[in-house]
Amino acid sequence: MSPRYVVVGPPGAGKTTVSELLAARLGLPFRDVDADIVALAGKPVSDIFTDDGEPAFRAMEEEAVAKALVEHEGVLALGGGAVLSAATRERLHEHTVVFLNVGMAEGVRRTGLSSSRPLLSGINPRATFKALLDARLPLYREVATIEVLTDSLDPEQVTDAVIEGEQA
Ligand SMILES: Nc1ncnc2c1ncn2[C@@H]1O[C@H](COP(=O)(O)OP(=O)(O)OP(=O)(O)O)[C@@H](O)[C@H]1O
Ligand SMILES: O=C(O)C1=C[C@@H](O)[C@@H](O)[C@H](O)C1
Ligand SMILES: [Mg+2]
Repeated sequence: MSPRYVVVGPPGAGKTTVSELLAARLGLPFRDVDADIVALAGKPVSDIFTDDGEPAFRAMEEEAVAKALVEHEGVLALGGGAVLSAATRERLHEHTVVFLNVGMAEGVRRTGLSSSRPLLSGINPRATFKALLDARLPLYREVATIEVLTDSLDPEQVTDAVIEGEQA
């Protein structure tokens, strides 16, 4: 048992949006590991960061990803920082992994001022987003089997590109 697609990428890349579309298009179930963690913790991600700290969130995330990878047969969206875990990257090597990429300007525009993304809620979201992209690009690419740059595509076009990308 294995997900048909695992979707990774930075905040605002469209992992949740595109994974739902991809799942609907293929008639498969959709699952989002951020939602699994929220259900397990009984509180929003932002509260987990505030109450328990990022390391506690990352530990929960590593476990939630491992569980979803063995349980889920549809489209699985991971949290933006899931690839920071070496154990998770190792687990992803056996899977079809879609990297939805987004540049800084568009990523900041899409994530806006939402306080639900604790890592981007500081005083300089542009600089934070840029640092996050620089640190994580090699990690997303290490695990990806398909990469789609989403900046100038709408979610339906990104979904098409994923399906075509795999056939290419
Ligand atoms: N290709 C796209 N073009 C324009 N807007 C998009 C696109 N993809 C997603 N969006 C919008 O950007 C916002 C963020 O999308 P989404 O929540 O799917 O990102 P995410 O990658 O799941 O982020 P996170 O890592 O925070 O969970 C949403 O408002 C969504 O409607
Ligand atoms: O990019 C990140 O590190 C995060 C992205 C979100 O999906 C959540 O998992 C959380 O806000 C952390
Ligand atoms: Mg999401």
